[in-house]
Amino acid sequence: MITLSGVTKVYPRRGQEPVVALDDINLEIPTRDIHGIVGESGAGKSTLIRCLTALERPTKGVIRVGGLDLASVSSGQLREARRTIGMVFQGANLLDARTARENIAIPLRLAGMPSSKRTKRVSELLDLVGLSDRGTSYPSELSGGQRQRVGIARALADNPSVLLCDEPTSALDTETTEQILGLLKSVRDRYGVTVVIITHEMSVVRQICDSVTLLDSGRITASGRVENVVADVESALSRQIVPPPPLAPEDARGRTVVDVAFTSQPGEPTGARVLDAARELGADIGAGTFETIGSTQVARLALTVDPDDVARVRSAFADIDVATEVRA
Ligand SMILES: Nc1ncnc2c1ncn2[C@@H]1O[C@H](COP(=O)(O)OP(=O)(O)OP(=O)(O)O)[C@@H](O)[C@H]1O
Repeated sequence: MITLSGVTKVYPRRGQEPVVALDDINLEIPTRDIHGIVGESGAGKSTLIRCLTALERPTKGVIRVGGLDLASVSSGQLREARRTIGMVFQGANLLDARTARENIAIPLRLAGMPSSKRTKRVSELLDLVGLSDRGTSYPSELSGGQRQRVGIARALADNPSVLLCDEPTSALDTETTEQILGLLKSVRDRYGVTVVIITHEMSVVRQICDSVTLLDSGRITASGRVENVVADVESALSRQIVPPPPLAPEDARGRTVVDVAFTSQPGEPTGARVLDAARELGADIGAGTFETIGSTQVARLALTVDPDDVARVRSAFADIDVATEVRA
């Protein structure tokens, strides 16, 4: 379990107002969760991750990782605590002059593991990330996805209980991103590590996160199980995770676009009921998005409606508890 209680981080600035990068953050991330931290640039995501690695000390508040209060431990305990936290960086951050094997061995070397044990452990890790045949390659000889696999192997070398990932897939294409996310998920399933991922990619949240926190100007504006967060279809975070479908202007010519959003559980007839209502009201379905997250199905439809009918359509959907909004 990772717990943050009242965590505030203020950066003083000479001659200027101080920056409040984190403002009274309270958050619990259960063991084995994959937790996404999202937010605009400057929201405080990197500051939060630096505080979790104890590279940065909060101005106020308590951070506990696995029961240990990072602010009050001795420097020896802090070194130990850091060994239980693996870091995965954007673009992997490998040493260019070292092979994949040598990069993965760095934390083991620092931990004083004898050479023969180290060789065995590095082979295990290369196998785990699917790179058994690339141990002697240098980073420049590896693809972006392979470099990130080496980065993940290095982060796992010392058997951490927490994996902190800072934009781990933002330098990768869609297919490679999926492979890396699949690897992180299998690492969590196999070793029970808690994974915290900072990301600006909502697809990462959709694909692998169990829970998510939205930061805005250093404050938490939404947080919870992804399934529950997306079910609140009118919230900003739900819209970011499952956005309304795009609609070409020519498909809406002369009509008003009304966005409709609803959730359903498997076997529920909500979708059919909404489609029937749209047909009866004379609304056309311009586009639709459907996502299943956990056991929640989220649907967003862009309906095109005669401008004179908008109020009637919205009121009819409100009667069956379906959220609508006129697209600007
Ligand atoms: N060392 C520092 N000194 C002064 N201000 C800082 C420092 N580090 C971060 N900040 C400020 O704190 C706020 C949060 O920054 P942070 O880097 O945590 O945001 P972020 O969400 O990670 O942004 P990005 O997505 O762009 O990396 C910003 O206003 C930033 O300018």
